[in-house]
Amino acid sequence: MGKYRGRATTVLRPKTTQQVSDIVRWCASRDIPIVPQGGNTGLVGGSVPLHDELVVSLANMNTVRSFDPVSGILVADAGCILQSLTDYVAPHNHIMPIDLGAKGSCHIGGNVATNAGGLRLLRYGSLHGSVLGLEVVLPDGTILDQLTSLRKDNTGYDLKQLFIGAEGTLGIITGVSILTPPSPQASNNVILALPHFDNVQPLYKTVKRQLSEILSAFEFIDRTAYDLAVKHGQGRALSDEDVAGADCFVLVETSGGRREHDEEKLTDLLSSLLEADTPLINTGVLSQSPAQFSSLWALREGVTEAVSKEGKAYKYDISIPLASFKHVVDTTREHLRHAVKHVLGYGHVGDGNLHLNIVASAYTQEIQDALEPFVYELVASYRGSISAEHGIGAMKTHALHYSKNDVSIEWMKKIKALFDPRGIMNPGKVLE
Ligand SMILES: O=C(O)CC[C@@H](O)C(=O)O
Ligand SMILES: [Zn+2]
Repeated sequence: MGKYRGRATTVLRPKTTQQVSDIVRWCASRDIPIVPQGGNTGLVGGSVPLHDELVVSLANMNTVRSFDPVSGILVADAGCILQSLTDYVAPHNHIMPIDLGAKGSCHIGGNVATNAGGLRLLRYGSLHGSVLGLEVVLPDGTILDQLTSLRKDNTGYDLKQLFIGAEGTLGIITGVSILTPPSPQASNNVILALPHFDNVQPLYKTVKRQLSEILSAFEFIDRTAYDLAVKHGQGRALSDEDVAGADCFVLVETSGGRREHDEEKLTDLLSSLLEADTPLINTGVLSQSPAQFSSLWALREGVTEAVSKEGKAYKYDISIPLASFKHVVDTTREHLRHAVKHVLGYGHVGDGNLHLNIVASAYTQEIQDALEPFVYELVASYRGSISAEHGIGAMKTHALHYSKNDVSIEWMKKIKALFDPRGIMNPGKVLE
């Protein structure tokens, strides 16, 4: 995003946990601050040095340590790229419980450190559930070995949970034990064009009722996001005629056990939606081939890149009630009418997570001041979250209080001080 630039002169790329430990111990004895770095695909500046920190990249720790095809438990070095792990477990008929647009370069350690959400959360839940064990180098260099593969372990405080989403502020994750679900036998998807946003909520209810356990994703893109994804992407999903009159789109994915059964369910869903007295959708296109399945996903996953080609993006990643998505996008748009190029909304409707992006030709203080605290106050009015899945990084430390009360922040600070009394681990991230 080009928002942060530090003055770091050195990047170290250790190959073993022991080397990470030696580096951290050496830094701790000299009060040298460290930025742990994964695939560098974060959107809040969490892996970027702000000053002259030492960057410790996990890129050379990229070996799968073990995989048990019966339990589906994978143990991998933190620097393994998510896509390579997906490819590794695929021949065993397993998939990773997490999927996101950045899969080709993000690291599993970074995914865990940021508690990344992504496209499969609706089906498989968050990493707080899928991660069974972690190996972490603590800020004094001690190796905390919690790399167990137990489904059940009720032996007091579950320390590993503290590192999931800590964004490298409590230590460096070096190994991950994760539960991989069996691959669905069949996956299908359909894109639906809706005349009004108001229809998204009843549509979600209908889709959940009709598809029940085979529903695996319910993703939303508004008209602006769709147009940008088509403009910068590989082709269009719908004809111009289908798109005319559409206010927004929903991508529904099913992952079930029997192809014909799932296809029949999707076809029935589509017909019942189109034949209703007051249809919730204008039209829908069911993917007919693996290539079309991928291109529908590419459209949704391509929004972020399309946005970056349009200009500089001010990004908000918020959790709010689904019913308020439209209001938040519209009020922000009205609030900024003359100052920016685009205001768009997209995201993981099924998880109540809206990505609100404001695109302008440059980052300016004027736009920043118009957006903040405006957006955060709006989010707080719903008791929402100012970061649903991207984390706090360097970008949102000043806004943490909109989602966390004083007592919570005080305890977060105490935890940070306990693990990292010298403040050398990813300073300036998460907490100010
Ligand atoms: O760029 C964004 O704001 C969202 C990125 C990602 O979380 C997505 O869902 O596409
Ligand atoms: Zn997202």
